[in-house]
Amino acid sequence: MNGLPRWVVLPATLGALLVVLPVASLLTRVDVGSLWPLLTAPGARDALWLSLRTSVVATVLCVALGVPLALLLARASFPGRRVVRALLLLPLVLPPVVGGLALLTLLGRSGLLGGVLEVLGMRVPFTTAAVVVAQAFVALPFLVLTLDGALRSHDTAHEDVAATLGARPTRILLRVTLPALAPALISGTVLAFARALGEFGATITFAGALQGVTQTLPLEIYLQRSSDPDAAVALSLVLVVVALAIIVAAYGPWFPQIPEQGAPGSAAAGGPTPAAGRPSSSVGAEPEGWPSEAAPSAGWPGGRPGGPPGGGGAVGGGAVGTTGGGRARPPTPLRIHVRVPERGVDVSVDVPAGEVVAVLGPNGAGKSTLLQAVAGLGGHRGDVTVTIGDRVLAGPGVPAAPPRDRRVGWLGQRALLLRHLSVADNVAFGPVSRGMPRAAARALARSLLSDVGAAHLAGRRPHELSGGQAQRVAIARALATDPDVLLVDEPFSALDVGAAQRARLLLQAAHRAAPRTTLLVTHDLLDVAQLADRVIVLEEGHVVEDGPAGEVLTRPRSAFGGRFAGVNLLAGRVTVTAAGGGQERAAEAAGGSSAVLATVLGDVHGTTEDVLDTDTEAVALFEPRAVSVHRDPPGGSPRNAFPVLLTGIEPHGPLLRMWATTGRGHRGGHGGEDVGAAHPDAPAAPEQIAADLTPAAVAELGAVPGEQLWFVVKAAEVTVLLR
Ligand SMILES: Nc1ncnc2c1ncn2[C@@H]1O[C@H](COP(=O)(O)OP(=O)(O)OP(=O)(O)O)[C@@H](O)[C@H]1O
Repeated sequence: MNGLPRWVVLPATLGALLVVLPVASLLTRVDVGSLWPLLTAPGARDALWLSLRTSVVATVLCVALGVPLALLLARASFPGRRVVRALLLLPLVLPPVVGGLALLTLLGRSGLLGGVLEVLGMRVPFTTAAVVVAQAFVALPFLVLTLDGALRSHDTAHEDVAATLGARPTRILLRVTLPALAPALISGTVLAFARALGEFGATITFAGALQGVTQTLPLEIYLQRSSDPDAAVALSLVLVVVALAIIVAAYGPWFPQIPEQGAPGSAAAGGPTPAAGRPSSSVGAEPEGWPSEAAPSAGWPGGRPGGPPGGGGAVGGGAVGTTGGGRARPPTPLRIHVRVPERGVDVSVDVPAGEVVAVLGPNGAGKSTLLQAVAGLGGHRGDVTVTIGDRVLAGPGVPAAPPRDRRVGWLGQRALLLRHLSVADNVAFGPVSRGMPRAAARALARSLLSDVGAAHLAGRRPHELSGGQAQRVAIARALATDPDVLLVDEPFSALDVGAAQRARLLLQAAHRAAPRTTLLVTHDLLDVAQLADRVIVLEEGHVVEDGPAGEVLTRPRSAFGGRFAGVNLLAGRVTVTAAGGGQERAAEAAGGSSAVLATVLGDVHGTTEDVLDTDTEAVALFEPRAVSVHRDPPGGSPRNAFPVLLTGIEPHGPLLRMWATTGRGHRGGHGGEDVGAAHPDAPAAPEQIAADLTPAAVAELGAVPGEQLWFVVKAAEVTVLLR
């Protein structure tokens, strides 16, 4: 019973019987012997044929008008949209006879439109056309509401990628949106047909019951009911059979079922974004291993030993040399200014041609907003200036170019392959959208797939791929249009470690073969170390750090940069320098001078090679392994002894990492003086610092989170840098 109370069985059974029993009893009344003559009687034949014809035409009308209506309701924003959506429910809740009357008042001889039509020699009521109009009137909401619901629960990520690949809106609608919604479209169409077939009240009111003209099967059954009940039952049986056939067609096992979740290709198909930290085996496993031809270092044209530096060598029929991984065009610089007040984002970045800039920052810092602004996606309002090379794509007085005209490539966390296309057709989608003949696009796709080690997957559907394979295909697809700028948003975060590293090396090889200006949003140190030339750190919508990747990883100057690089970073103001104060022991400074920084932990003593003036902003950096931890205030006069509150202990390689915060209010030290009292100018936010200890040392200390401890670090281990 799956935890359900037993009593639910009784009402559930009664409910099912309420529907099934009347239909079953109808079947018991059918006289099989007289069935055939009754069904083939001229009146019955005409009615059945008329019902089928009018229902098909009404359904076509519903699809032709209902699909655009559902698209507008779900995707466009216009005044009164909710009212229109609510009004569309009317035919569902009104008695059909009222619907028929409403149609008469509009299209009848003296109706609002009927009078005009009469003058033009057209009469609708009591014609076969009236049957179609009545059927469409009651059936349209079924299709619109089914499709509208599906559209609203379907995100637009696939459409966005298709736009960056160069597809125009109509192509996106026909090749991306509608195929993705095929199940809902088929369901809605079948429901609309079923409703049209069973329509009675509006038809008899608006179209009457003229045999062969407007007398559909439901009307025929109704009229026969008093004169020939057996015939009415036999005809009802026909409707029951047709209705059952429709239900089976709509919900039978052959109804298109495209795997969304759980299947290895859920990431490939663009299913829900996998949560961080999910078991690595679920996505990205490479079932058949990394094929030998796919080794990234050898797989990319320019990555091959002796390959041309620009990757101009033709591969796989020569197509790559001009459009794919080996670019014919030189890389282009990118300039961005994005100010979106509603998101608190104000960022300016200049990226020289061919540079890979890693964009780091905590959640909500504005990284995705920056990428969306470059791609022309996101629909946010604000001041956005984007220049790629000498092309101004958006700016003051310049209308924003649509994504398809920007020549940017998008590679996201989800591969977002189009589920109904083969892998090869997915890669060919962009070139075809940009006008390349289909055969040439297929050749290019094959060549690029071979470059990413996925040639053997060309004929598969996305749901037949692992996450890692799908991401390799997505890389090939993103490069197939030879974008000027590549926008990469956490591309490997949904993959297991091995698949992520293979995909990363692939991107690296592609970049080496043909440098391409790239913005790379990531939370992964490996991405920065292996791919990035430069790092910018965003915090609260602003650039707080910008420097060469190596510099940011070793000498970060922002709180996030410090956490990312795995070093302790305390920000503050310089209070004393060896040159300025003269009180510091310069001997501590191996090769540099000493400095004192007022921070949230109190005064921090360190060494510096920068020229620091008193009261300038600076940061103090020290490695977690340079920190020793004590239960009691250390003896002697260590320069940096911080009273802290232990917040957590976690494994860190062979060591254990102890996390602590400032532990404000902790009074201790010798004689009870307020050791480590924060400087008034120090930032107010509590800062996390870490100490790496051996498991034995942690066990000996016996500390648990919530306890107050002392973190001690020698001044010689602390580097002070200008901010
Ligand atoms: N569609 C939206 N409508 C309104 N505000 C949004 C929307 N998307 C994001 N924001 C807000 O804009 C700010 C920047 O968000 P953005 O998604 O760019 O951050 P992010 O750095 O990419 O974060 P994450 O690492 O979590 O993806 C955040 O404050 C966020 O709440």
